[in-house]
Amino acid sequence: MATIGVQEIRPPTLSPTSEPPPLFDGTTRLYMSYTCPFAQRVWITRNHKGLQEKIKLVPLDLQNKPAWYKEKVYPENKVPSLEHNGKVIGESIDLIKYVDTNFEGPSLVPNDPAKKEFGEELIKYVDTFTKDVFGSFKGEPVIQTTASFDYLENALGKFDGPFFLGEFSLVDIVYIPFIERFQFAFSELYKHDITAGRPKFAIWIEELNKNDAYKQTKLADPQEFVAFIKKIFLGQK
Ligand SMILES: N[C@@H](CCC(=O)N[C@@H](CS)C(=O)NCC(=O)O)C(=O)O
Repeated sequence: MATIGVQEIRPPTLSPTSEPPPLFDGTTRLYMSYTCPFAQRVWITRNHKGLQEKIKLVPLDLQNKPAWYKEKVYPENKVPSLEHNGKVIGESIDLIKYVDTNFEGPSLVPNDPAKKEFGEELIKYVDTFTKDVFGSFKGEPVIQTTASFDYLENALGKFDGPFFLGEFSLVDIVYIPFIERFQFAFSELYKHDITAGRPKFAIWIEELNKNDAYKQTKLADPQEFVAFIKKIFLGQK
């Protein structure tokens, strides 16, 4: 289905009473959740490469996951996972690269070796970045995350163009689901704009908000993420 400018109809979320899909029938399936930032990475990748017809979304209810997912599909019991060519593989960053390499559509890795190298550096940094931000919620988030957000602002100055490697790439996909959530949470909880004083970061978000592959995947209700932060990190109801 071509989805440019039109919201793709999101298939219903599967719960324990839902029948499992017919595993290994030749269909390529992305097991995911509409609220999981890791799954969102692979979903954006699929959309960017125009694979909406080739990779079917199988959304799961993470609060109430069907038992068959762990038993029959992916023993690690996490999303995302991809069913392709008779096997199921996981890990979001590996999956972005797998989909990029094994399917048609515009490449997500630039040819320039300097960009490739910097891309890997930024990808390595993402877990440190997200841990730093999540960890800050129990303390002084705005102050404690200054260096981490500044790191991204500085990284955006390395190549010409609004994206981390100049042109849109897998690095943008790796970060944006988390930035989407953090931007909203900082604004709601602390009335703080994470792009203030970070002009390149502001443009990066603006550019991504124009990108249809990403727009299709944005959280339907970002307040759910704020509720999660309040419950898990702030001990609030
Ligand atoms: N390192 C994994 C992390 C995936 C992950 O932690 N996914 C979460 C949902 S956002 C999950 O499935 N957790 C298990 C659960 O909720 O039961 C990746 O990058 O794919």
